[in-house]
Amino acid sequence: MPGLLRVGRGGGSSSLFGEGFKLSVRRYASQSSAAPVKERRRIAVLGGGISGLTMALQLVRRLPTHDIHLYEAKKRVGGWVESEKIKVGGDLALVEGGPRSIRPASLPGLAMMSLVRSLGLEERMLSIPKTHPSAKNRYIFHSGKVNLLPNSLASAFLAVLTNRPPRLRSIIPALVHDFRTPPDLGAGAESVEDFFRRRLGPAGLKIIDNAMSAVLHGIYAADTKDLGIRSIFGFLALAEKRHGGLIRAAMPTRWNRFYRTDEEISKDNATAREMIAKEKQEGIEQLELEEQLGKATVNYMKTTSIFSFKEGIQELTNAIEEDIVQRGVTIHRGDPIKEIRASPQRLAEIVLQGGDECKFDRVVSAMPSNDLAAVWKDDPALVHLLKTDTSTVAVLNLAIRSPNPLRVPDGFGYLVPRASVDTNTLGLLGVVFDSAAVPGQESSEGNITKLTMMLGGPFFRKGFTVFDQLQSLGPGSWGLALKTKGNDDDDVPQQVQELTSMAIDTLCQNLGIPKEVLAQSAIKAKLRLQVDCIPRYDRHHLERMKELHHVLKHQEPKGGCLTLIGASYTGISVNDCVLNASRTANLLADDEGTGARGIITGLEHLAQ
Ligand SMILES: C=Cc1c2[nH]c(c1C)Cc1[nH]c(c(CCC(=O)O)c1C)Cc1[nH]c(c(C)c1CCC(=O)O)Cc1[nH]c(c(C)c1C=C)C2
Repeated sequence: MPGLLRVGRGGGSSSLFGEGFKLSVRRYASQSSAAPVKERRRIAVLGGGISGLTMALQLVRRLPTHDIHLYEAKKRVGGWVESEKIKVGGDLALVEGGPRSIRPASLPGLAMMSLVRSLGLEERMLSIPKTHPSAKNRYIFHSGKVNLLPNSLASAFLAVLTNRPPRLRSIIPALVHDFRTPPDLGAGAESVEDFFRRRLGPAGLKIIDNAMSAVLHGIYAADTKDLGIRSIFGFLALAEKRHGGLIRAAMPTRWNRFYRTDEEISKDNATAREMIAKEKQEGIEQLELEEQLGKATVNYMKTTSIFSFKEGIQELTNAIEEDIVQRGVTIHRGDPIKEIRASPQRLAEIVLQGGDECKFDRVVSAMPSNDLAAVWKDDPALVHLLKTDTSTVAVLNLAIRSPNPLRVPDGFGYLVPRASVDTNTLGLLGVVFDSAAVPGQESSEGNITKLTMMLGGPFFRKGFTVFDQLQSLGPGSWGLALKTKGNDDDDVPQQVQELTSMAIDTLCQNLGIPKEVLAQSAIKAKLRLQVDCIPRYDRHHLERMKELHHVLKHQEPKGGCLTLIGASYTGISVNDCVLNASRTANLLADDEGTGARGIITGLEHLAQ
C-alpha cells in the first residue's frame, strides 16, 4: 500500500531524557573526579522486560562510572515483547506474542518517542497515519457477527437512531441520566462498572455489556468490575468533580451550574487535590518533552495512530540490549532470583537459584510485583502490598498464505464484549487483523494474511474448559503447521491442536470465510499461553501504591535501597513502562549524583 505507510523521520535535537543525562553526567563526573578513589557504587536492576531495560539504559547513560547489573530469569531479555518470524508456505511472516504496536499520543507516547530517537531507531519506524482504514475502522462482535463501529459523528448518530448492533440506543437514556445526576464529589475507590452505573443509570449497564467491556478487554483483558475508575479513566473521575458529569464536561462552564474551579473542588477533597496536582505535573512534563522533540516531530506524532518497526516491537528491546551491553552493563540471564536479603550498611544481597550471591547499594525491581513478593520473604506487610491481581491471555497468531489474499474487513480487528459470555465457548476477547493494522512487515505483501486471536482474561475462570486444558500444560508456546485435514504436528500437545482448530472454525464463522478457502492455504499457527501477563488495577490500586510508597520510604525495609518500576505499579502499556522507568532513573541518578543516598521508591508520581 504505497503512500499509506510513512517510514521514519530523522534528525532533530536530542531527547528530554538524553539532554538531562548530559547535564547531570557532567555534574556528577566533575564531583567524582575531585573525590578520593572510592569503590564503584553498585546497582542491580531485576527483570529484563521493557521497564528493566529502559532503567538500565537511562542509569548507565547518566551514571557511567557506576557498576550496573541487569538480572533476567529467562535466557532472553525483552519480557512480554517478543517478535518472531515464522515460516509459512516458503515465506516469512512476522508475528508478535505481546504488544504489537505503540501509540505515540500523550505524555507516555512522547517519552517513547524520546527513547526511540535516542536509540537512533526513527528510521526503522513503520507509522500508520490516523487516516489509514485500520486506524479508523474498528469492529465489535455482536448478534453473531462482526459489526463496524461508528467512526464519525454522523455514523454514530445514525447507529443510535437505527439501534444497529451493538445496540447503542440506550446511550440516550444513559446520557440523560448523567445530565440529571449530581456529582458525587466524595466518590473514592470505585470500580469502572460502579462509576458508569452511577453516572449512566440502568441504561449504562447495557452499554457496558455490549460495548465498553469489549474496549477494556482489548486493553486490560479484564472486566469492568475488576478495574478501578481512577487508575483506568482518571480523567473521567476528575471531569465529574470539575464539571458535575460526563456530558456536562462538554458544556460551556457558564451554563453549567455544577461547574467548580480547581480551588473549589480541592478545598476539602484530598482525592481531587491529588488528581489536579498529577494533571499539572504531567502537563509540565509534556511541554518539556514536546520542546525537546521539536515541533515537526510533535505534529507528525499528532497525525500518527500507531507505529511499530520493520522487524516488530522487539527491535526496540534489542536496540536497548545492544546499547547497554556496549556501555558496560552486565546482563545475567537464565538464573532466577531465589531470595533478596538485607545486609548491614543498607546493602541488599541478591541470591540466585544457581547459588551466586551479590551485594548492591541499590536494587531496582522491574519484576512483576507477585514475583518480587515470592523472593522477598521476610516482610509480610510488604509482601501483602505487592500482591497484584493479573489477567492471563492465550495469544494465537495465525499466518495464512493463500493464492489470493483472504477477505478480512479493512480495519484494526474486532473486540468481543462480555454480552457474549454464554456462547463464547472459546473465551475469545478479540482478533487483531495484523496485516491490515501494521502492513509492511513481510517480504511478500499481499499473499500472507496475519491474524491474532486473543483468548482468556475474565473468560478464563476455573472450570472453563479451554482454560483448564491450557493451564494443565503450563506457560509455554507451541508452533503448528496446519494441513488440510487437521493432521497437525505430532510433537504439539493434543489440547493445543484441538484448540487451534476450534479457534480457526470460530474465526471462519465470525468473518464468513469459507472453509474451502482455508483448505487451499498454508497455515502456520503459534499459540502462547501468557500467564499473568497483564496486571489488573482494581479500585484499591492507587491507595495500595500510596501505602507501598510510604512503607518503602519510611520503614526502610531491606536497608531502604529498593525501588519499584514496571507494569505492576504505574501503568501497563509499553509507553507507561518507558515513561516511569525514565522518570525514576532520573530521580535515582540525581540522588546518586549528589551523594544524598536518599530513598527513591519509584512510586513518587502516584504518591504526591
Ligand atoms: C497480549 C495481549 C495484550 C492485551 N492488551 C495488551 C496486551 C499486551 C496491552 C494493551 N493493548 C492496548 C493497550 C492500550 C495502549 C497502547 O499502548 O496501545 C495496552 C496497554 C490496545 C491494543 N489492544 C490490541 C491492540 C492491537 C492494541 C494497540 C493498538 C490500538 O489500540 O489500536 C489488541 C488486543 N490486546 C489484547 C486483546 C484481548 C486484544 C484484542 C483484540 C490484550
